[in-house]
Amino acid sequence: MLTQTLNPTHIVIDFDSTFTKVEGLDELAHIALAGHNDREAIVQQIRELTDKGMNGEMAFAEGLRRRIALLSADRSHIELLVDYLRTKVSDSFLRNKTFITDNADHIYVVSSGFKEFIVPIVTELGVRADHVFANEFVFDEEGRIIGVDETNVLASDGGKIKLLRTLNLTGDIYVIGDGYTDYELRESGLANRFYAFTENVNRPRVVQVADHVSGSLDEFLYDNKLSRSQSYPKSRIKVLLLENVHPAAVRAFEEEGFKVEFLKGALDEDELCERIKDVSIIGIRSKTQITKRVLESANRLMAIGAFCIGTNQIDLETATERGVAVFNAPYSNTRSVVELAIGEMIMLIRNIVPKSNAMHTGHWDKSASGSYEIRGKKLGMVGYGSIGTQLSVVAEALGMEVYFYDVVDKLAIGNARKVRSLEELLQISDVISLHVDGRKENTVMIGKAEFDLMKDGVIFMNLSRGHVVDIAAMAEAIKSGKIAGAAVDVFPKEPKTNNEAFESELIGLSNVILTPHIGGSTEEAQENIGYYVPGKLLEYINNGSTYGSVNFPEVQLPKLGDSHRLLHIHANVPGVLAKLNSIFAKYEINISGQYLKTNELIGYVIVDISKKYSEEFIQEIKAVEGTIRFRMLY
Ligand SMILES: NC(=O)c1ccc[n+]([C@@H]2O[C@H](COP(=O)([O-])OP(=O)(O)OC[C@H]3O[C@@H](n4cnc5c(N)ncnc54)[C@H](O)[C@@H]3O)[C@@H](O)[C@H]2O)c1
Ligand SMILES: O=C(O)[C@H](O)COP(=O)(O)O
Repeated sequence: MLTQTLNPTHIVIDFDSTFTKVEGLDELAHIALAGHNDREAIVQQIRELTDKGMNGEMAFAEGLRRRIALLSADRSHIELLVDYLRTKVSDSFLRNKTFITDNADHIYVVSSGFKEFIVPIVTELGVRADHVFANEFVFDEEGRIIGVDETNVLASDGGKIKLLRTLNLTGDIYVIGDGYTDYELRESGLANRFYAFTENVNRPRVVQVADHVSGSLDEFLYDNKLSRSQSYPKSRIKVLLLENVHPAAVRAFEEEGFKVEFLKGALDEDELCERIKDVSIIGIRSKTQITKRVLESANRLMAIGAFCIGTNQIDLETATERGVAVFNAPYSNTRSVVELAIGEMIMLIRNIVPKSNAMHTGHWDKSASGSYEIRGKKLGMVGYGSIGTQLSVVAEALGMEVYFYDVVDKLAIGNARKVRSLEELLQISDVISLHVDGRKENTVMIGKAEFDLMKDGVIFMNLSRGHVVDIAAMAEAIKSGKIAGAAVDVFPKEPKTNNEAFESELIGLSNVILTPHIGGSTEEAQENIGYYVPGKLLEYINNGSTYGSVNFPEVQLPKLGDSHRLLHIHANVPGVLAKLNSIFAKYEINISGQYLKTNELIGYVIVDISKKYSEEFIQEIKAVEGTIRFRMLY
C-alpha cells in the first residue's frame, strides 16, 4: 500500500560516497601504500584530486590520470579493498536491499570508479552486474595497475553523459549521487531529476544545483512513494542532545540514521522554543527546563529523554497531553550519589575541609577536637527511594544506625528503621541526608523551623534538588553552629554551563563542601545512562514500546512481524477504542494484534494490521475525535 513500483522509471546511482561511505580509489591508495613513508601525504594528494573532480573544479579525465599515477597498487590490494568496502556500504543502501533486488531491472550504477571493486560490492545488494558501468584498470603481467582502459567512455571528460546516452533508456531517469558529474547528467537533459545524496558527504556546490536533497536512500524512496525499510526516513528525524550527554548516546542515534545535534550546555526557554521547532527527540539532563511554552513550540516532538533520574524539570502533564513520551534513567547514577554521600559525611564529621584548607595555607593543626567516627552515629534520610535504600545498606555496613522518613510507606532494608514524621527524624539524627524527588510540593521543605528542630552540631547534606532547602536559613544555621558541617550538591539556581559564575550564600562558610551538581557525574554512571536512555527512546520510536516511560501508559510490545503497526495516542475519553474498531471493521482491516493501555490523561492503542489498507483508512483513523498523535511503523 501507499507505494508504487519503479517501472517505467530508471534510477542511476553513483558508487563512491553514495553507494558506499568512502571513495574507493582513495582507500585503494591507503591500502597499497601501507608502510610507505609518504603514505599520508600521497593519500592526501589523491583525496584532493578526488574532491576537485567531484566539485567540478578539475577536468575529470585529468584528475583520474593523476590519481592513478600516484597509486602503487596491484590486484592483491584490490582484493583487500573489496573486503574493506563491504564494511563501508552506506547504511541506507544496506537497509533497502530488498528494494534494490526487487527493482534490479531499473537500477544502474554509473561510476567513474572501477568495476574491479564496484561489481563485487553492488551485486551483493542485488544490482545486476550488466547494469554496472565504470572504468577498468590496465594491469601489467605482475598484476600491477599501470593505467586506465582509455577506450571506456567513462575515462574521458563528460564520460557519464556519453555513457548514459548510449544506454538509450526510455522513461524517466532519476540520478542519485554526491558529485558534480552526477548533476551533469541532469544538466545535459538526459536525466529528469538529480538527487544530491548527503548521507556521507555534503558538497555545497552539488547540493546547490540539485533538484532534491536526499539524506539517505530512505528519503529518496519516501519522496517517491517507493517501498522502503523505514516508514518515515530517520535521516529526517532530528535528535537534539543537550547538556553534554555521553558520546554513546550520539553514536546510538547516528548509527540508527537519525540527524543528531549535540550541545555541551543547556538552553534557556527562549532559545529552546526556537531550537525545538523541528526536533522529534530531545535529550536533556537536570538543567534544561521543558516548560509548557517549550512544549507548545515543539510540534514535531515525539519523545523526551531525561539523561538523569529527576524529571521535575519537565512539565510532564503538558507533555502527556501533547502525546510526548518521557523516559529517564532511574537507576544508572544511584550508586554514584550514594558513594559521594558516604565520602562527604566522613569528611564532614572529621572536620577535614577546614583542616585541609589550613594546610594549603601552611597551617598545621593536629587535634582530635570536633572530629568523630561515623560508626554508631544516627543517619536520618528524608526520602527512601532508590538512592535512600542504597545509602541505607552502605551506611549500615559502616556501622551507622539508619533511620528514614518517606511520604510513602516503604519497606525498611536491613536494620533501618522508619520514623513516623519528618520532625521526629530531624530531632534524632546526627547526620541528615535528603533524597527526596524534586516535585513542586517539596519546595523549601527544609527551612528555619526544620533546622531549629535538628540536634546542635548536626551534619546536613543535600544531594537531591536545590529548591528543597531554604539556603538563607541554612547559611544562618551554619553560622550559628547548629550545623557543624554541610555538603550541598544541588542549588536553587545553578549555572547553565561551566562558563557561568556560581553564586550562593553558602560560599566561604566553614566545613561546607560545595559540589557543582556532580552526584551522578561519574564516568560509569554517564556511560550507563548514555546507553540506557537512547535504548528506551529507540524502542519507543522503532517499536512503540513505552516500558519505563515516566508519563505514558507502559506497554512492552512484541517485535513487529510481517505487518504494519498503527500507534494511536488519544485523550482518555470514553468511546475512542469503539470508534477505531468501527473504522477497522468498515475497511475490513485484518488485525493481527491489538493492545490498549490508559492512564488518567491519555489512552495508547497499538494495532498490528496486514499491509493492505488504503490512504482513506489512515485519514479516517487520524480524524477520530480525541486523537492526539498518530503514526505508522513498518
Ligand atoms: N545530585 C545528583 O547528581 C543527583 C543524582 C541523582 C538523583 N538526584 C536526585 O535525587 C532524587 C532521588 O532519587 P531516587 O532515585 O532515590 O528517587 P526515588 O523516586 O526512587 O525516591 C524518592 C523518594 O522520596 C520520597 N519523597 C518524596 N517527597 C518526599 C517528602 N516530602 N518527604 C519524604 N519523602 C519524600 C518518595 O516517596 C520516594 O520514595 C532524584 O529525584 C533527583 O532529584 C540527584
Ligand atoms: O536527577 C539526576 O539524576 C541528577 O540530578 C543528575 O543530574 P545531571 O545529569 O544533570 O547531573
